[in-house]
Amino acid sequence: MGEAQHVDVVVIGLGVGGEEVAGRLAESGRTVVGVEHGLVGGECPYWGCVPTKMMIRAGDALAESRRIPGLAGSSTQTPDWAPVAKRIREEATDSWDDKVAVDRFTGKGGTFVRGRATIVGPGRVRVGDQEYQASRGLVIATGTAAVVPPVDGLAGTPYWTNREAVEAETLPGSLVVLGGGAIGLELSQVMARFGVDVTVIEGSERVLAMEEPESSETAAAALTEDGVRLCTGVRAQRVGYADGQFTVDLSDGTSRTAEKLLVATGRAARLGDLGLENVGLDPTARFLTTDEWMRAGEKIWAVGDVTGNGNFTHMAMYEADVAVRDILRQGGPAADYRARPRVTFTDPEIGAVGMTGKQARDAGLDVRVGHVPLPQTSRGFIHGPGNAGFIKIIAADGVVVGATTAGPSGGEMIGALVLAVHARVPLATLHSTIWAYPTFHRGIGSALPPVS
Ligand SMILES: Cc1cc2nc3c(=O)[nH]c(=O)nc-3n(C[C@H](O)[C@H](O)[C@H](O)COP(=O)(O)OP(=O)(O)OC[C@H]3O[C@@H](n4cnc5c(N)ncnc54)[C@H](O)[C@@H]3O)c2cc1C
Ligand SMILES: NC(=O)c1ccc[n+]([C@@H]2O[C@H](COP(=O)([O-])OP(=O)(O)OC[C@H]3O[C@@H](n4cnc5c(N)ncnc54)[C@H](O)[C@@H]3O)[C@@H](O)[C@H]2O)c1
Repeated sequence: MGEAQHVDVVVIGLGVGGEEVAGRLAESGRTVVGVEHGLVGGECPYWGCVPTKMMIRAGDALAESRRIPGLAGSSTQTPDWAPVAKRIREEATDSWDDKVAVDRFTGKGGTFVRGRATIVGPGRVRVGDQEYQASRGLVIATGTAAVVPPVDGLAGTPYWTNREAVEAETLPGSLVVLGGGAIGLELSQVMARFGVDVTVIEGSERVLAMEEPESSETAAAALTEDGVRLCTGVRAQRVGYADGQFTVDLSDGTSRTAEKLLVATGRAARLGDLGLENVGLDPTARFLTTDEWMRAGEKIWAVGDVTGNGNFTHMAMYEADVAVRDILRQGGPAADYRARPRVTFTDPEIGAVGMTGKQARDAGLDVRVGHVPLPQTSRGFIHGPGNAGFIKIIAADGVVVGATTAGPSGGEMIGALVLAVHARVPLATLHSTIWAYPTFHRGIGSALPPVS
């Protein structure tokens, strides 16, 4: 072991959050070492948001063309996965090569180290044979990995996670998906639209179980229309694999077979082998708990999925900004999670912000709820086929505390309500707002609960 290299900050993990922190600190003139054992950019550009949204764009194009009869003549499609796989390989991921991202970071003045980092003491990190001593501190941005549930027989099979699904050059004839959350639903709908026979196994009584019940109903109806079989309230009890076929035995006594099995049962932080015990943090914790400045301990910050505050790229970027300002002692607003947005990119898209009605009631708030089905709005009526969706607004104490916007532009519609929650815009002000006609977002005006 040579001499430790002295720097200002070491950032462990250069996914979305870590890359943002490390890049900004380097640009500000700090000496920064960024350590990444996988690809700089992390899950989002290589196996997450970007490639899956390219898949969804393709699936949505097919679905939209199938809506031409009755609207604009006739149409025929010949779905082909090859252009989707090509876009993912060439445009999204550079064949899973991060040279551009590495150059972007070093171009800002950062020092890049490829390898697995372990914390060996306060401010001290080891990567291979080299140690780094950070005077200002450490930033942990190590993200999450797919959770593989302890189902009998599963571990020894060639199951897919999101990574194999994104890397697939060809699609299987049939697919069983474990988990009806964001990943399960987005990928199931795409694959079904490309002709894959898809079955989703969801342990809860409804898909998208953390969202409004209407979101679950809307997503379930859309996927069923696309030919996806949804099995809710059942769990996989045993998985077998023989002759190129998976067999999944379910808790209701039935079983399903398919060519591929996708595990989409959530994600967990990887804290066990980081050396957290060497700085007084708990390596057995589910996530790294932080204060409102993303401080996880003495001279230790944590940002992104590893904090458990919402597995979303925009949350990783948000927390990165808070941590950077704290590290640079710049001040500004601390982290505030009231207006956390999320979008499930099914068709219809399901945008949401803040609390659901149940969460607001459980928090003891005096809740008022407004709701409008999208087909009953002017734009929904005009849109016709593909207009499923709704807008639901949860208000308390004269402000919006949560909302859901499901529809063809559900992820775009939620923007106005994210601002309303964030800025605590009075309900009365929202009621006097002019919403352009005939937009989908004009439905917000109809969905607003009364002021009192
Ligand atoms: C299929 C899928 C679709 C998604 N779609 C969306 C979406 O549409 N919108 C959205 O907002 N979010 C989406 N997400 C979530 C989004 O990808 C994550 O929230 C985001 O990547 C989190 O960024 P991060 O920096 O916290 O972690 P990550 O991106 O996971 O990066 C962490 C990095 O740390 C590295 N690392 C870990 N341990 C070490 C170590 N000891 N030493 C060195 N390096 C280490 C890892 O290799 C990794 O590159 C999706 C996720 C998936 C899986
Ligand atoms: N559009 C987006 O922003 C987007 C898209 C994909 C993923 N993500 C992020 O990635 C994270 C992970 O996605 P995910 O879909 O894997 O997780 P998730 O937590 O959203 O959903 C997992 C689902 O699997 C179910 N489940 C768990 N164990 C099970 C079992 N043994 N059998 C059957 N069902 C089981 C759960 O009840 C849950 O409904 C999400 O939390 C989300 O934040 C975001």
